[in-house]
Amino acid sequence: LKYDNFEEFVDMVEGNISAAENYTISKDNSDILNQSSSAVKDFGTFDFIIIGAGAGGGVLANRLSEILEWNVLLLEAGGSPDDFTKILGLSAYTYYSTRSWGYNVTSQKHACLAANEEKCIFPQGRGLGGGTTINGGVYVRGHPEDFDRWVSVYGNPGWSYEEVLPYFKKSENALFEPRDSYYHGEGGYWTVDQCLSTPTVVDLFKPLFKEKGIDFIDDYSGKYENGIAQYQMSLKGNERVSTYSAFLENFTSRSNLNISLNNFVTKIAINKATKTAYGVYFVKDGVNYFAKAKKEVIVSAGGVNSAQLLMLSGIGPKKHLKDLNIPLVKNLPVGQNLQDHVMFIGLIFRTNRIFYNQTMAEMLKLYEENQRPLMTGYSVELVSFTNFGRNQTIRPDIEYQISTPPPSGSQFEFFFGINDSFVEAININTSSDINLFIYLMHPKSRGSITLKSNSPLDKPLIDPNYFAEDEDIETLYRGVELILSMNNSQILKDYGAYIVDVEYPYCESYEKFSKDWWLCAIKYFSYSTFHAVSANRMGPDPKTSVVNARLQVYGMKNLRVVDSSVLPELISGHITAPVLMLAEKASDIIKEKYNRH
Ligand SMILES: Cc1cc2nc3c(=O)[nH]c(=O)nc-3n(C[C@H](O)[C@H](O)[C@H](O)COP(=O)(O)OP(=O)(O)OC[C@H]3O[C@@H](n4cnc5c(N)ncnc54)[C@H](O)[C@@H]3O)c2cc1C
Repeated sequence: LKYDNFEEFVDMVEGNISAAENYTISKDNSDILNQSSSAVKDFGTFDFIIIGAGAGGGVLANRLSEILEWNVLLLEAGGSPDDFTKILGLSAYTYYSTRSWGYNVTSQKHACLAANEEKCIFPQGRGLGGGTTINGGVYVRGHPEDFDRWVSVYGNPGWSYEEVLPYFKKSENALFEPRDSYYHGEGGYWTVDQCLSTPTVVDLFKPLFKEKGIDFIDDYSGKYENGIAQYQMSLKGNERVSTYSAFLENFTSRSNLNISLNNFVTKIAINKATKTAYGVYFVKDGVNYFAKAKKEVIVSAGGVNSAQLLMLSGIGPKKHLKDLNIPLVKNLPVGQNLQDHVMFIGLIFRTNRIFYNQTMAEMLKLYEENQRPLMTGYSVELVSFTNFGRNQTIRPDIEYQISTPPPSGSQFEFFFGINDSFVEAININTSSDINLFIYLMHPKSRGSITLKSNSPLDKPLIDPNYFAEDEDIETLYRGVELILSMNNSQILKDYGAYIVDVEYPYCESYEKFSKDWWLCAIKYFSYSTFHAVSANRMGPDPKTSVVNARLQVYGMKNLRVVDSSVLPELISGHITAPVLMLAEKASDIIKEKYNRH
């Protein structure tokens, strides 16, 4: 970071925090879609047009432009990342800025009940790097079984763990130790490292989990994922690694890589007779443009917006498009099968230790001196991927994320959009409490992305349909039960630690710590993790899938989707690493097609 002095750096950070706190999320997309006339200007002809510079699009743009005679256009709706986005621990403030699409889920019946109008916030990245510029930076690939299921359950040849492992390794520059080199890449563009954890937190939780048969493992991206471990992070030094910093920033001198910012793509141009994609329409600074694609249009607009764009272009469920007066090009289940990892955020350990009592200025000083990535409000110390049967060959049921310091009451309110009565009930002590977020790894419930209207001005409707299947809340409760069974451990007593019996409003009629009380708490304090996947899932049957195993849209020519929306289902972890892998493999699939592998 290039600042003349520390005060200037602090000013930059405080300015961003204050701007976030005063930011009003716009109700629609008018902040970036402000056409001044209906005339359409020609933007030129390219071999490939990639829509969206996020995790998928950033990798693709780099790899395809390695072929110097291919002219690649990367169109991104947002702008460039800035220094504030490099500070992982402050990422939640970026949700309240133009760096995010500012979405919420639709009112939920069984989850998000403590959120205003029962609508959890659902930020998605906007700008170079997409989600990788605003996310938590946690690096998790998932369990080998996840990818084997892409083949055995979902019928996608070529995507088993053994087949995708080389692509995970290709991007990677693993720095943490110890690690198993069979599973890790070195010298790739994407640096993966670990943060310094707070030793007392590690000393508390390692033996506590061990008592339950959950061992500490050095490397959950190695042979085994299940266990308690330190998080691996997308981190270089103290700074975030994004697809912008890793795959784009150092490649702008390639004359065949054209990156254009602040372009909102509103429609894919399709020859309806031949069902061939041949270009895109977009709006940039109020002006309408058309760009032509000679080879392919690749949609990498992310877990939500790819479905939105396909539907606006006439590719989607026939009835839904008819209801909105969108002429049908191809009837496909676009927007169906949406999944997100829902998490319970109401489990808090209170202790008699002081884990953390630094001021923001002190934390920023450490950050600037490259001692520790700034962590506040959303910090990750340890993770446990836990399989109830303690079987390493089976994917985990639950992810436990152990964090200090927990978000303060006002941060809970701000980051999660939680209403006041709950914030008061939680009554967090940020220096001595430890937050344990519990993620449901494999929800059975399926939601949807639909359009509100046929206009790109309207934000899409995101309904993850959390806990529609009873089994999901039961599994999450089993995750809570496992932690409750630690409550009498001597290890906890040594720390004066116990699980807080929060005075949850609306759950008072249940006996505290009874199953019904926890189920009530889960419904109120369950939250989105913003891991939108599967709305355009990959599979063999166009009745239930949108793209084939080569990521081509069914029934269409020259049109692919390469992003999180094609994942057949949620993996056992976070989403960036699998999307990097997916885009690496997609680049090879495309190069093979044109004999340029
Ligand atoms: C707040 C948050 C926290 C997360 N935390 C983690 C984490 O800690 N670890 C992890 O592994 N994963 C995390 N994720 C998930 C991960 O970041 C995403 O799953 C991943 O970025 C998805 O990649 P993608 O390529 O599908 O889409 P994105 O990365 O979202 O990229 C899509 C891009 O397309 C652009 N775009 C969209 N529509 C248009 C349009 N019409 N025209 C032009 N451009 C368009 C967007 O602006 C965006 O830049 C998090 C996500 C969020 C939002």
